[in-house]
Amino acid sequence: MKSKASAPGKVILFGEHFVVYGVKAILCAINKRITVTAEKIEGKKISIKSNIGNLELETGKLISEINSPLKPFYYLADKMLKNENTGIEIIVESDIPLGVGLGSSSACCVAGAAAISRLFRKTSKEEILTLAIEAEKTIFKNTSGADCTVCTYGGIMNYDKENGFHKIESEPNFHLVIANSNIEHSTESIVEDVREFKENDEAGFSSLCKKESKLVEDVLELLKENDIKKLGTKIKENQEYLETIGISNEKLREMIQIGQTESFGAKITGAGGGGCIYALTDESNLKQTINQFKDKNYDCFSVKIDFKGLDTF
Ligand SMILES: Nc1ncnc2c1ncn2[C@@H]1O[C@H](COP(=O)(O)OP(=O)(O)OP(=O)(O)O)[C@@H](O)[C@H]1O
Ligand SMILES: C[C@@](O)(CCO)CC(=O)[O-]
Repeated sequence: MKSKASAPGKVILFGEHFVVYGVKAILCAINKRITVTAEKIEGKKISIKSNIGNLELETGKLISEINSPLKPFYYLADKMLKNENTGIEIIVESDIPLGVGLGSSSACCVAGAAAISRLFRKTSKEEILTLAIEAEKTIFKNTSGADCTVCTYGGIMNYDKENGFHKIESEPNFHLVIANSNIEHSTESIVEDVREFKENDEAGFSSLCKKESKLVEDVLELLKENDIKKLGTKIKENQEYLETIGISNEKLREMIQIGQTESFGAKITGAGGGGCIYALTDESNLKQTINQFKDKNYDCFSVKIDFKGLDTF
């Protein structure tokens, strides 16, 4: 019997990095997905096949001894195989570019947790989210949990570490244009750089956290009113805070400049250091914004909000 699940990627609209320190962030799931198929196989082994490589190992290995980006899948399979006499084969199919801020790792962990656990029993979304966050911690110890949460439940939501998520019910009528710098990042190392920034300037970082919290509360009101122009000014403000904590660079600044020519506002999304930026548009400036990027040969596409989240087959 095969068990299959898919989960969407995500865009962090506001609050990346600050969310790791307890500030509320606003995120949405996007219509790009990772699909994981799991199947029991003979022998006590775990076999993982993906477009980024393959891994085949016996069960029962220590996670700390596995040096592979496919480790989260091994973790999930090995956990499920305790006291079982079989193995698992896992196949990963992805249309989310890796390491560019669109939540490929969380989509892998959520779809992987669902497909693998459901080989043994029906698991709830809550259980799957817990498993997914545990799996993500094998590659990124300090995850805030925000990405896995939005990949599980879909839609647009606010999230903070203490209170979890709250879905935003109004369906905003905006389009997001994503442009990719094609510079891969490791989320873990950029989060580590921000921790160093914080340790060198605790007072400055705490003041930025307060400003970001206020900004997110303002944005929640603007989303209710669907005030897209004012949302654009908040995007620019949030980008300034991200510049201050040092996760931007020349290339990203150039892309933000291009994105802002026609859109309401543009900023980094996700860890930064490379990866993607998004520009906020509506019907009036969507095409023009895409053309601005295309004219300068940037890899660019528009995404819609995914309201489904995790899907199991
Ligand atoms: N197609 C894939 N097959 C297997 N593993 C993948 C795949 N795509 C992503 N991953 C996992 O996700 C990791 C990349 O995660 P990382 O957090 O660095 O980037 P991201 O999730 O794309 O960006 P962000 O966290 O900023 O949204 C890979 O090292 C691997 O563990
Ligand atoms: C940078 C960060 O805020 C988002 C990465 O997509 C890290 C996290 O929330 O775990």
